[in-house]
Amino acid sequence: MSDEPLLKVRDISKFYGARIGCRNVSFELWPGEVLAIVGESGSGKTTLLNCLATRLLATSGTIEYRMRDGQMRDLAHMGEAERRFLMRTDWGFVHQNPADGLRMTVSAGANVGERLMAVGERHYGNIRETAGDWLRRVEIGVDRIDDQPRAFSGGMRQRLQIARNLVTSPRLVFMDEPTGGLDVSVQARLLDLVRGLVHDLELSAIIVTHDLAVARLLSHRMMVMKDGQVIEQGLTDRVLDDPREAYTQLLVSSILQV
Ligand SMILES: Nc1ncnc2c1ncn2[C@@H]1O[C@H](COP(=O)(O)OP(=O)(O)OP(=O)(O)O)[C@@H](O)[C@H]1O
Repeated sequence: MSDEPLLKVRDISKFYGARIGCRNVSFELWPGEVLAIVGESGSGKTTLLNCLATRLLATSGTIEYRMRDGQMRDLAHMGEAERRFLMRTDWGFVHQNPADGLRMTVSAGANVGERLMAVGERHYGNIRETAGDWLRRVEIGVDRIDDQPRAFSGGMRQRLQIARNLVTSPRLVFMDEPTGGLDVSVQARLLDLVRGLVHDLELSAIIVTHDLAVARLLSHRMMVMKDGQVIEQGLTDRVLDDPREAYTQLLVSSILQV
């Protein structure tokens, strides 16, 4: 791990009019680290994730990102073109609903290839070969390369969305309930796949989930949110095995009783 954080978040708040989305959130994310954001519905997880990924403009606070050249940059002061380039290349965003992160009416190969073209790859043969490699990697048969994602199952679509995001070797991936809409056996396989890829690629990731089992399996560290604020954070095993806040204790015990 590097001795500089990849992301430095200071006092991020987001208000929707008078309604609080999230409030005074601060943390650092380190290279290779996976952070889970957990909490009940409406606690502010998605709002925070969208602020971090610059999909929403925070009301106050700063988010700094360490670029590949080592410079820390304030994301709010980045130009639109630069920010879009960052989103297409150095970052990934995996949506809960794969249809939000895929182009449903172009082929699986093109969905993956498009991201490669965004980083300057122009050679059709190379693009197709790399797309095929990535389909294999996410356990989609290469014979499906010319099929559109609308002909895929939910699990396959989600794996394709992951391939599309990872093909450019991003350093940071945001995931919003990545296994949310899938049935339990499909979820388990997908989680295994994500865990393997995050480890092999030494990715940093921020994963929003309401499922503590997902946090346990994927994350090194977790933050528990309630009413827009982070009420507890720490190493995942510590928070889950020895929760300090009454609310976290309740969350953990309600899961264990299921
Ligand atoms: N576009 C919006 N306009 C107004 N209020 C919003 C908007 N989006 C979210 N909120 C409010 O912000 C608060 C946090 O919502 P958010 O969606 O971030 O929670 P969450 O923890 O991600 O919930 P869930 O798990 O149900 O997705 C809630 O009170 C919600 O009603």
